[in-house]
Amino acid sequence: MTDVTAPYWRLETPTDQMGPWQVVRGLPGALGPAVQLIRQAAPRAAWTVLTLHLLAGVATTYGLVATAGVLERLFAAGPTGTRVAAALPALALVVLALAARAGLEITATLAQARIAPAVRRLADERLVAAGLSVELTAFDDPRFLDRMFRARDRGLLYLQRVVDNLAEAVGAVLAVTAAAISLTVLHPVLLPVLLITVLPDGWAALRAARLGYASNARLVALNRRVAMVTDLATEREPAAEVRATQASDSVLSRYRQAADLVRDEEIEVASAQVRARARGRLLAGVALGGVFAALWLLLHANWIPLAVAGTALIATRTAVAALARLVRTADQLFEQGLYVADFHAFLADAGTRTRPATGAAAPAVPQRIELSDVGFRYPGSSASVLRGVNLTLHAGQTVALVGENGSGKTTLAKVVAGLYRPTTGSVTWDGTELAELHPESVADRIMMVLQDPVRWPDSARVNVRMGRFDRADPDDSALRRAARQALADEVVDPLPAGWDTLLTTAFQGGVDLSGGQWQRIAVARGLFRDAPVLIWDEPTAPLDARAEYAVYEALRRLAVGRTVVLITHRLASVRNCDRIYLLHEGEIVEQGSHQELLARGGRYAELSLLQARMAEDPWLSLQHR
Ligand SMILES: Nc1ncnc2c1ncn2[C@@H]1O[C@H](COP(=O)(O)OP(=O)(O)OP(=O)(O)O)[C@@H](O)[C@H]1O
Repeated sequence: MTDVTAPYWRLETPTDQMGPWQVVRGLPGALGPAVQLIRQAAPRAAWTVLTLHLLAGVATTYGLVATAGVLERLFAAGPTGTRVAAALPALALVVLALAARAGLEITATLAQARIAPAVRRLADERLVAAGLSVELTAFDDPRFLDRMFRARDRGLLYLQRVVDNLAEAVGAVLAVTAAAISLTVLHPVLLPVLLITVLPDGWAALRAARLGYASNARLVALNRRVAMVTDLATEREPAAEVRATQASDSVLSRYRQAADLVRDEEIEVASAQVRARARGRLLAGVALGGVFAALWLLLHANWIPLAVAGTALIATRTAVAALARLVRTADQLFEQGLYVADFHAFLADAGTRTRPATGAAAPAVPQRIELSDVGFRYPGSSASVLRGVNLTLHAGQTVALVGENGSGKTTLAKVVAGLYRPTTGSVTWDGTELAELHPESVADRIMMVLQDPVRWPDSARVNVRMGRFDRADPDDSALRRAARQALADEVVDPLPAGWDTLLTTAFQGGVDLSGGQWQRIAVARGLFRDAPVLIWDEPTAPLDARAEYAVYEALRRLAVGRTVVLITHRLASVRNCDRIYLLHEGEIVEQGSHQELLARGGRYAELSLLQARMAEDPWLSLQHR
C-alpha cells in the first residue's frame, strides 16, 4: 500500500509518457466524440450557440474598426467641439456594436444552458446500456471494472464540463479571430506580435493538463480502494459486522492508508501545475510588454498613425482577454478531453464485450444439455476453475452438483446457463452449440435462483414480478401462486401495504426483511419466472425447516418435464436426484446416484457420513475432529 507508482491493484498503464504534441494531436480525437454527442443530444441548441458566437465576432470586428474611425476624428486638427461632434456618429456605431455583442453573447449562454444536461442524459444512458449489455465475465475483469469506474466517476462529470468549455472556447476563438482581423486591417505587423503573447500560456496549459491526467491515471485504482473502504463505513449492509468484529479501527486505518496517498499525490500534482502555470504567466507578461514596445516603435517610425496605435491598444486588450479565456478553456479542455476519451474508451471496451444479439432461437424446452470437456478460467486469472467437465442433463431429470466450497459448482451452473462461455470444450443444447444460439432466447429458457439474490429496491410485487417482468398476470394469480409455493405470502401479507410495500429502508415508508424472508421472495421470483431449465444454487440455505420443505415440494412438482440443476451442501436434499456430480477443484471426481456414490466409499460417502453424524450430535462430531 505504500508504493503509489505501482500498487498491486494498479491495472491501467497511465499515459504520463505522452509528449505535448501527442496530447495536442490527440485532442481532436478526444473531443470529437464529445462533439458528436452534442450533435446527437442537442443539435439545434449547438447550431444556435455557434451562430450567435459568429455574429458576436462580427460585432466585435465591426466595433474595433469603427473605434479607429472615432479616434481618427478625435485626433484630427481643429477645435475640440468640432472634433467631438465629427466623432459622434462613429461613436454611436461603436456603442451599438458593443451592445449587440453583449446581447448576442448572453443569448448564446442561454442556448448553451440547454446543451450540457441533454448531453449528460444521453451519455448517462449509454453508460447504463453498456453496463447492461456486456457479458457477465466483464464484471470479473478488474481492468473493465477500472475503466467503468473511471468512466462513471470522472468521464461523465468531465463530459458535461467539456460541453460548456467547448461553447466557451468557440466564443473565445471567434472573439480572438475578430480582434486578429481588426489588427490585421489596422496593420499586418501587429498580428504576429500579438500571437507571441499566447505561446507561453499555451505551453503552461498543456503541461498542467498532462500532469493532472497522468496523476489521475496513477490514482484510479487507489481512488476505487478509497471508495470501497468508505462504503464499508457508510453502507448499511456491512455496518453490523464491522461493529460485531470490532473492525472500525482497521477500516479507518485502511481508509487512511489509501486516502493519505491520494492526498499527497494530489498536493504534489497541484503544486507542479501551479508552478507550470506561474512560469507561463510570467513569460506571457514579458511578451505583452513586448507588444507595447513594438507599438511604440511602429508609432515612432511613423508606420502607423496615432489613431491606429490607439485602436491597436484597445484591440490588443480585447484579444488578450479573449486569448486568456481561450487558453483557460483550452487548458481545461486538454485535461477534460482526456477523461472524456476514457469515457469513450470504456464504451468501446464494453462494445467488444457485448453479448452477441444473433443466433438461432434456443429450443422451447431443451431435451438434452451436454457439456463436453469444459474448462473455464476467470479473466485475469491463470488457473482454471473448471477442467475437463463432461456432463449431460436431460429434461425431466434432476441433477445435483455437490462438492466443497470453491470446487466450482456455481461457475459450472453459470456455464450451463450460458452466462459464462467455456474457455475450452463445448456446451450444446439439443446438439446446437450454445454460442450459436441467441443469448436472449437461451436466457428466456432459464430460471436461476442464485446464492445471493438481488434485493430489488422496489415493492414486494416488483421483487417477484422481476422474475419475468413482461409476463401477463392482470389478477396477480401467478404471482400469488408462486408466493404460496415459496411461503413468501406469509412474508408479504403482514406488510403495511401488502404487495405494494417498498422493500428497502433507503426511502421513507420502506421496510426491510430478514435473510430467510428475502430468500422466500427470491424463490417466489424464480417460480414466477416459470422456465424449462431450473438452476437452483443453494436456494434453501437461509430458510427455516418449514419453508425449506415447502420449496422442495414446489421444486419436485416443477421438475416434471424440466431440466433441474440443484446445487446444495445438504446432501440429504439430493438423495432422490437422478444423478449426482461431485466436484473437486474444478473436476468431476465422482458421479452416480446417491446409493451408488455411498457404495463407492469415496468423497461423497465421507461427506455424507460427516453430515449424518452432525445431524445426530453436532457437538460430538466437533469433539472428534
Ligand atoms: N469472479 C471470480 N473471479 C475469479 N475467481 C473466481 C470468481 N468467482 C469465483 N472464483 C473462483 O472460482 C472457484 C470456484 O468458485 P465457485 O463459486 O464456482 O465455487 P462453489 O463450488 O460454488 O463454492 P461454494 O460452495 O462456496 O459456493 C473458487 O476458487 C473461486 O475462488
